Amino acid sequence: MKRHQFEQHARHFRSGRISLNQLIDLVFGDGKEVVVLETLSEDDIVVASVASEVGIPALKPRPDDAHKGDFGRVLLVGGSRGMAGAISLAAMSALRSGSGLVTAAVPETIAEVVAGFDPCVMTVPCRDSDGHFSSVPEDLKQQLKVADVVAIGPGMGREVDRYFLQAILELSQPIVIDADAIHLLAETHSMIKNRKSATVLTPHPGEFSNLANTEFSKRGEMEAAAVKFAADQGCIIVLKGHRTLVTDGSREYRNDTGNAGMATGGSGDVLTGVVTSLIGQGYDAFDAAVMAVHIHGRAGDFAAEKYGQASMVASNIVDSLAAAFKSHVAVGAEVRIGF
Ligand SMILES: NC(=O)C1=CN([C@@H]2O[C@H](COP(=O)(O)OP(=O)(O)OC[C@H]3O[C@@H](n4cnc5c(N)ncnc54)[C@H](O)[C@@H]3O)[C@@H](O)[C@H]2O)[C@@H](O)CC1
Ligand SMILES: Nc1ncnc2c1ncn2[C@@H]1O[C@H](COP(=O)(O)OP(=O)(O)O)[C@@H](O)[C@H]1O
Repeated sequence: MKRHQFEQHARHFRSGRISLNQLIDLVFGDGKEVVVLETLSEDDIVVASVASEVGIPALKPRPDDAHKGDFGRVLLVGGSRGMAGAISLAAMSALRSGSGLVTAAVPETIAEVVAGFDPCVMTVPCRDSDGHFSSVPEDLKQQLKVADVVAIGPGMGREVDRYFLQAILELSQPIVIDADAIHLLAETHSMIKNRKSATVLTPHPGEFSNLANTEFSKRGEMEAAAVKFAADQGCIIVLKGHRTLVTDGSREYRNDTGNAGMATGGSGDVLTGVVTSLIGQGYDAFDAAVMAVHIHGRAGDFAAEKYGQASMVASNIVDSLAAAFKSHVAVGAEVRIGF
């Protein structure tokens, strides 16, 4: 919101033309449940809280003397011949979510294509077999050691050596598992329970059904199974769809941003980039998942405003991340409105 608009709303509030709740709706958007904590003086500062069971944190400020190494080394592993776009969308999204250094480890067949999408993304070309990862190459082993967070899955396909996923599961850093890597996890019955750092899984309903080895007839049943899965496996599940659920087995957050225009190929790959980036920047993994889902949905809403739900595509969501991050407001926090 522009300063002069804010000042006009503030004047209207002071003169009694609009109520506090109307002011807060104008400043923060409609539909937020607001609890007034304290009114310090009639024309100075109002302290209010936007209520929510699970809060969405504010963005951390970037120190003036920051350098790129301060915002996490993100490594995204995925892609295959025919699906270079998925891993590229994830990498471009991680960069637009604040990461300092983003590297995509991809089969060498598609490395040039991935590098060509965005000059800011670094690539590690990995030896491949017919356009898919084969074994874990030396170059990748080095990158895996230095990364602050690793995501695996977008566009990877399922024709991948099982030890490839196993090598990622054995890492001591937080990891994000998405798309085909979730199917591989289900097929290989690999263990995530004993991992020493955070594990975030971002399944859509098809992937979660495979993971839980169950056909669900109702969304509610699937959500209950996701909460149990997260509790049993000690992980965070982001069960995507309309009103995405984020759960760690004890907490549950249901997202209220986003729209049906996001039902377009690659939208989920964008989310993987955002959540991985936020974890790399040091946010707690559950907070990162909640923030990522909320901001990703807001970016989808901005994209829908600009292009319409029918015509918007996942790369429009990547471009709209800037507006979503710029306008991000913490939810559940105390909010000070100063005049
Ligand atoms: N440009 C690209 O390179 C793209 C690559 N993609 C990659 O394509 C690979 C395969 O992913 P897919 O998701 O297409 O295939 P999957 O085989 O994982 O899942 C597809 C099936 O899941 C079910 N499903 C998905 N969303 C659902 C929902 N909201 N409600 C109910 N059922 C749902 C449906 O039965 C659907 O046919 C992944 O590696 C993914 O990253 C896709 O993200 C599309 C874009
Ligand atoms: N109707 C909808 N309302 C809100 N968000 C949606 C809707 N449809 C899809 N999305 C969001 O778009 C993303 C789709 O992810 P996914 O199914 O993994 O797609 P892909 O594999 O093509 O990347 C998820 O984050 C999901 O929550």
